[in-house]
Amino acid sequence: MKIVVAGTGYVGLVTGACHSEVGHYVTCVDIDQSKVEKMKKGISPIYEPGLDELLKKNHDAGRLDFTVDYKSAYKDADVVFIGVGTPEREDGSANLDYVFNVCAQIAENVEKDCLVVVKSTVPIGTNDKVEEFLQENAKNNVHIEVASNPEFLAQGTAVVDTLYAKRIVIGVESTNAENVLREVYERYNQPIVVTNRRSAEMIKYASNDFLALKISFMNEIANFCEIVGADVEDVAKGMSFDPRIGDKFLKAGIGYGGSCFPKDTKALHWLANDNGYELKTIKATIEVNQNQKYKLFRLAKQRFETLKGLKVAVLGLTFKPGTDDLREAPSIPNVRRLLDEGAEVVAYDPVGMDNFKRIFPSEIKYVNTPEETLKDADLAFIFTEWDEIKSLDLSVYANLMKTPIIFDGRNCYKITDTEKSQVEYHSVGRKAILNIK
Ligand SMILES: NC(=O)C1=CN([C@@H]2O[C@H](COP(=O)(O)OP(=O)(O)OC[C@H]3O[C@@H](n4cnc5c(N)ncnc54)[C@H](O)[C@@H]3O)[C@@H](O)[C@H]2O)C=CC1
Ligand SMILES: O=C(O)[C@H]1O[C@H](OP(=O)(O)OP(=O)(O)OC[C@H]2O[C@@H](n3ccc(=O)[nH]c3=O)[C@H](O)[C@@H]2O)[C@H](O)[C@@H](O)[C@@H]1O
Repeated sequence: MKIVVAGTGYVGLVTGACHSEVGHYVTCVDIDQSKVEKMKKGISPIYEPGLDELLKKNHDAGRLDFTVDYKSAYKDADVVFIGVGTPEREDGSANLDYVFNVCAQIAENVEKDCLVVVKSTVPIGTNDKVEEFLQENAKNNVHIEVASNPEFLAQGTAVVDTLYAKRIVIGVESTNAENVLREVYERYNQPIVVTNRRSAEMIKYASNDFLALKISFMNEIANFCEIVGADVEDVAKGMSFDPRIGDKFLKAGIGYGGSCFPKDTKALHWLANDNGYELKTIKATIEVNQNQKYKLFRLAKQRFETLKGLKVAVLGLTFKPGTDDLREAPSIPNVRRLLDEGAEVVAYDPVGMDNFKRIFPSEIKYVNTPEETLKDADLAFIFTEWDEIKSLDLSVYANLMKTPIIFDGRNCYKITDTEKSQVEYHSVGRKAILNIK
């Protein structure tokens, strides 16, 4: 079976690498020549633990190849996975241009019957349109079927999430499509949920939006905890023992970011509206997240009469630890607002600084350690809970900062530890600690 994967981002590349790891022959196609050159050398263009090793091992074994030559790749493919981006349009709807560009390339070049599998997150009904498009536009006399196979990996754990996935969702309209995908996934030994294409598309959005809802719910509870004197970390712990609630995604903070929750909540909300229905819970999820993002910035503005001329240490830039991805990272709009206020920003992130430099090349100063960031700072923001940051002793803030005032957007420190420290500490859903020397 010849498998081709279109798009070598977080989803496409990890999918291709893992399919080859379980023994399939895979060709990964991208339009970005520089990415392809890198991958051919066994270097991953994205930061994802374990990926470099998989690329090198399977490329050397002749099971995994990379190319920009989509014509040859699609010509004799048995299965083509589409893993290109489906970013947000200005109105919140999903932009399907990249998906249909790939479809046009497949239709133009495919010379034998094949199964096209949509892995990208796409609005309900898209797979039907993709199949219609391919059948209408196929240049050669071939039979092309389409299946939905949404992806559930999270960045930073993408390889493990794929090799040991909790479930594989397959949305099909024919036994042949089901059989082909069962053959692809046979070697993974994971539970397979088979449904129709529209339900599979909905499973993806419903899963992401439910997780986003859980976070926004906890953030609202956190905000209310502050008002009534409860502690959200204890509240989450107390809730988590109930298996109906579970112990995941109860972490309050400055809101969810990343390339998916923000866009997938908006896309489903948009789609519902377009169908004459309002998803009220999703609307609230989006609104809460939007507000939560600036929560600590607003507090800092209140705390200091002005932020103008103050030295602000920023610890953590990526949307979460374990990734170099900055898409929808709360650090970006917060840094922008700090700069608008005239603050002097010094930032540190273990892997995200190169990408951040593309957005703020010279407006802020970048340093190589958390300690350098904190030196002589008037206040500090924590935007990402990297281990390097969480493990910094509170005495480091107290000793290095001009005034050790911390705004922790990820609740990195235990309140009991901050109580014993010499810092002023503001976090989310917990009491403020005012122990400054
Ligand atoms: N990033 C994530 O953790 C997850 C993403 N998804 C979904 O998967 C899809 C892909 O997301 P990412 O991997 O993050 O995207 P990405 O933006 O990291 O990568 C997309 C890749 O597709 C390439 N590309 C664009 N047009 C192409 C074409 N015609 N032929 C070949 N390659 C082409 C781009 O050069 C780029 O390398 C999206 O729909 C996303 O919602 C789903 C689950 C997890
Ligand atoms: O469709 C997608 O792209 C993926 O989106 C998320 O994965 P990801 O965006 O990589 O990261 P998460 O670990 O889910 O975190 C997303 C955001 O939520 C925040 N978060 C997460 C958990 C929590 O308890 N609280 C919280 O604020 C994180 O800080 C981060 O900003 C989902 O977890 C994946 O299952 C899904 O496949």
